[in-house]
Amino acid sequence: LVARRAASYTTGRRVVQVHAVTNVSRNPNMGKLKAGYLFPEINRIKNAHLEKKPDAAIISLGIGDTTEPIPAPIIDGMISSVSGLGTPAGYAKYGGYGPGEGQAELREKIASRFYPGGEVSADEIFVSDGSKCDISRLQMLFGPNRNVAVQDPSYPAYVDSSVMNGHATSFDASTKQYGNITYLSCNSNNNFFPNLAHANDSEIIFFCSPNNPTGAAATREQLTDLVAHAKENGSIIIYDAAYASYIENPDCPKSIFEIPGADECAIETCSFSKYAGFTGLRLGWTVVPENLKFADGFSVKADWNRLMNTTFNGASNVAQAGGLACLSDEGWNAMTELVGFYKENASILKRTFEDMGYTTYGGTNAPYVWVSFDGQDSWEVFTEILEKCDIVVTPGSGFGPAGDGFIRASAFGHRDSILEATERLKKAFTK
Ligand SMILES: Cc1ncc(COP(=O)(O)O)c(/C=N/[C@@H](CCC(=O)O)C(=O)O)c1O
Repeated sequence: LVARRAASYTTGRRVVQVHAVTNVSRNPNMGKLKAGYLFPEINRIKNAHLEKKPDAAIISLGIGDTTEPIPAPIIDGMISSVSGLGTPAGYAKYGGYGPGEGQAELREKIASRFYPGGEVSADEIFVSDGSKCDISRLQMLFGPNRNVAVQDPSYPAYVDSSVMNGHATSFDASTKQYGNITYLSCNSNNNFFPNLAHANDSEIIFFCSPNNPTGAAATREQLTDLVAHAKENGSIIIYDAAYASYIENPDCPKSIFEIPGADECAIETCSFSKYAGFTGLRLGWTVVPENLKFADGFSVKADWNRLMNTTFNGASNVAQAGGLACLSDEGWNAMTELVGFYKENASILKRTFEDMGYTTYGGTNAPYVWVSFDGQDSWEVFTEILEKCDIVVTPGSGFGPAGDGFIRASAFGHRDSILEATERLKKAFTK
C-alpha cells in the first residue's frame, strides 16, 4: 500500500519522490482532449505577452465577452430583487430554492418575447445559468457513445464536451479531428452551410446560427433542409441561438422553431449573455419541445426536467429578476440598443479589414468578423497580430480544422478600443 500510495521512481542514481497517488483511474475521455480549452489558452498567451511587454496597451478582439455596462432598467430590476430578499415577504417569495426549470413568470416572458409566433410554450422553456452549461448538461442527457456532428468551424464547447462525454475516439493530428465526430465543413464555397448528407449517421447535430465564429446566419430554406434532414434520419438538432438577436436579415430565422416540424427534432439553447451583458451574471434557457421523443417514444423533455432538477438548483433568483427586467418594454429597448452598439462595432471592424484588402465574412448578422488570411496558419497570424499590434484575436483553427487560414475578430469592445484597434491593424497589415 505504501509503495502504491507514494509512487516513486529512480532516474539514474536519484530516487525521485512524487506526490502520493490515489487508486482512482483517470476518466480516459478527459485524456483524449488535445489541449486546454481555447480561450484560457489564449489568455495565457496574452499574459505571457504582457510579461514581455508590461506597458503594452492590449486590445482584445478575442473572447466574445461583453464590455458595456448592463443598462439601468435591468439593473433596477435586480436592485429591487436584492432589496426584496432583505424583507420577509420578498424572501418568502423568491428567497429559497426556486423551481429547477425557472420562475414561471420568466418562462412566460421568454416565450412571449423570443417566440412571439407561439412556436414555444412556457412549459417547454428551462431557465439555466447559461448556454455553455446547458450544452454540457445536454451531453449528460444523451449519455456516451453518440454519433455527433458539428459545423466546422464552430464553438469549441461542442467538440470538447463531446470528447469529455465519450462520443469521440482519439485525436488525429493529421486531420486535426477527433475520431467518431463528424465535422461538417462550412466555408465560402458552400456559403457556410454544410453538406448535410455527411451527417446521415449522426444522432446529434450541433448547429449554431448565427454561427460562431463565421457569423453566417442560416436562411429559412437552409433551416428547412436541416429540419427535413433531421426528421428523415431521426436525428436531434441541438440548435444554439446565442446570437440570434444580432440577425438583421429577415430571411434568416431567429429560432429553429420558426421552421414547421422542428418541435419534433430540435432542442434550442439561448442566453442573455450577449444581449444584456449577462456573461458574468449567468442566465440562459433551453427549449425542449413537448413533441420531441426518443426512439422508444419517451419524452425528451421529461428526462431533461429530471436531469435539471437533479443536477441544478436553478439560476440565481437575482439573475432571473434581471432576465425579467430585460423583457420589460424598457429592458427590451435597452437590450436592442446594446446589441445595436456591438453590431456597429462589427461593421467598423468588417469595413476596416475589407478596406485593408482582406476578404471577410460575417459581421452583419453576428458580432464576429471572420477574416481570411489566404490559408496562412491561423496561430501564426494570431501571434503576428499580437506582436505587431498588441491586439488579441482568436485563431480560426481553434474552432476546428476548417477554421485554419482565418482569424475571428470579436465586436465586443468599447468603441474607442475598436477604433484604436482598426488604426493599429491598418498600419501593420494593410495589403
Ligand atoms: C455559440 C455560443 N453559445 C454559447 C456561448 C456561451 O453562452 P453562455 O454560457 O450563456 O454565456 C458562447 C460564448 N462564446 C464566447 C465565449 C467563450 C466560451 O463561452 O467558451 C466566444 O466564443 O468567444 C457561444 O459562442
